[in-house]
Amino acid sequence: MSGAPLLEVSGLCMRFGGLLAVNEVALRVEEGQIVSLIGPNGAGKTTVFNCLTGFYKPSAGSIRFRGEEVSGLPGFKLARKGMVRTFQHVRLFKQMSVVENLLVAQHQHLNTNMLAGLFKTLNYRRAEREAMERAAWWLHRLGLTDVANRTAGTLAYGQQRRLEIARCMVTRPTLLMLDEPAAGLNPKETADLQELIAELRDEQGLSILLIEHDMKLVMGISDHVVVINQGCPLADGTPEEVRRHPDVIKAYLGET
Ligand SMILES: Nc1ncnc2c1ncn2[C@@H]1O[C@H](COP(=O)(O)OP(=O)(O)OP(=O)(O)O)[C@@H](O)[C@H]1O
Repeated sequence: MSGAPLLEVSGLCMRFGGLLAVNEVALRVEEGQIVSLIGPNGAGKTTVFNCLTGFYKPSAGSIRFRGEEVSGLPGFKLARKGMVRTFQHVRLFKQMSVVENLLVAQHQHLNTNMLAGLFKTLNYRRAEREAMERAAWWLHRLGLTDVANRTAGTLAYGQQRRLEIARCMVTRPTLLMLDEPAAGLNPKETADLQELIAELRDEQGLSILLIEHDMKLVMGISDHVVVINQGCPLADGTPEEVRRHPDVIKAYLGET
């Protein structure tokens, strides 16, 4: 290991016309850590994610992944480097089957070209077989094998959420970014999700950056919590430190 954090963000700013939606946000994720980004509604969390994952080009700031500056790179390049995300609202290929969703996700990672595909070279067939095996492995791991051939849009909401995570995992990420993964889940599904996130970290050596409103989940799972409010950094520390921070209490109570 180089000693650099896996992800190091500093001075991140994102301006939409006259609105400074993200103002000098900093955060870091060390390898194997679960870090949560929290804040009241409209605080700028998703905008930070959109900057980190190439959906927006930040107005200012630095985003370093494994020590390399990646700010402004498009999402597919970031995904190839190992940074992948889910979305606040489920975004699956709803007309495709569950397993097809996992195969499409791997396609951009397959080390093959069009000619190889046309002539079905040995390499191409091996890559296809491996993609299928990986899809099957993750379907099993996330309890989706029974619905592998169902159209993704017909799955129960909790299953769609798990499929989104599977779709990230088949690309073998280093950093998984989850945008409100518990939104719309019932308490049992949320508890299962919490267990799953911890297991992914432990089994796959994954690092996780989480945006989440469910404080029980955040406080129960995070190594580190970063709080932003109205686009600006507010607090940063262990769950315990953040929970007691007077500015955090004020920001959350002031919201209601
Ligand atoms: N594409 C955009 N154009 C203009 N303003 C935007 C855009 N995206 C976000 N904003 C604004 O930036 C601010 C931060 O929004 P953002 O969605 O990042 O907050 P959030 O913390 O993720 O909120 P929530 O918890 O409600 O999802 C809001 O004022 C929002 O209206």
